Amino acid sequence: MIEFRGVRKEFPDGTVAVESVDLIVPPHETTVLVGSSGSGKTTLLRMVNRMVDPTAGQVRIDDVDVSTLDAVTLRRSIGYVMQNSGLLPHRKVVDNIATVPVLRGESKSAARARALELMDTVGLDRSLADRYPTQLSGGQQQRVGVARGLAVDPNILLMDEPFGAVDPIVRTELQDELLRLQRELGKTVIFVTHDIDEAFRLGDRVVILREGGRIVQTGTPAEILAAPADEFVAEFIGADRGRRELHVAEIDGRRLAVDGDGRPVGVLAP
Ligand SMILES: Nc1ncnc2c1ncn2[C@@H]1O[C@H](COP(=O)(O)OP(=O)(O)OP(=O)(O)O)[C@@H](O)[C@H]1O
Repeated sequence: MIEFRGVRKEFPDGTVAVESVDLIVPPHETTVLVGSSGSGKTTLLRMVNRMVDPTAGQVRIDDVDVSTLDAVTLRRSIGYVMQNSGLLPHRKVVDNIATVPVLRGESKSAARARALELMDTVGLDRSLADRYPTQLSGGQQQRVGVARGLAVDPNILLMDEPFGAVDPIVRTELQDELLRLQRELGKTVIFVTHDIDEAFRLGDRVVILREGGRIVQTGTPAEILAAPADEFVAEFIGADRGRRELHVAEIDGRRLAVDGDGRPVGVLAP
């Protein structure tokens, strides 16, 4: 379990990215932090592995205050996947995946063998192992990023808009892959996005943030959809525009579900 207790972050230039956050992130689930740009999502995420230290309050992992842990050791024990994959351009795919295990003292051959297994895990063909990141598609690069995040077999995986830079079809594929992986691995995942549809698709729990890291609602997607906490949430999730309201339309004897704009979203089972 990860716990944010009265966490605040004020940067040296006076910007208050996070005013005061209390949040419990349950283990073995995906918790999605969603909010518009500048709502403090990345700052909160980076406090877990001490890439950012809070100005006040505590982040606790399994009841240990992370500020009492060595920052480098902590960082290398937690998976981190970022937008644009963050791969090292001059290293082959297999070596990118093996980077942190080697830094932690694993032999190069063992780390490479495990990296190849991880390529299978994230759905990458092993024939890509000796390529350089620029020789891969955007979606493949993101898969390498996920494999690298999993390379130290972390209990915690932090994902910062990992699928933000790929086209919608690849994005859906990567989301499907993450859902499959998570069913198998059951990591404690914190996933940051500004896309509410992605949040509802991936999150066991969704945390909706406003500026200053203000939490406006936490719940399962169903709870949030059924009862948006306020007008901001209703607008954010599209409930106010009727986007989330589905109606039944009958066409050629089939019953279709259509959204607020009249667009078909599915067929009702007979
Ligand atoms: N190093 C820094 N120094 C000063 N201000 C910062 C720093 N890092 C972030 N901020 C500010 O803190 C606020 C929160 O930033 P953060 O990156 O956490 O938001 P975010 O919700 O992840 O946004 P985005 O979706 O755009 O990445 C913003 O106003 C940002 O400009």
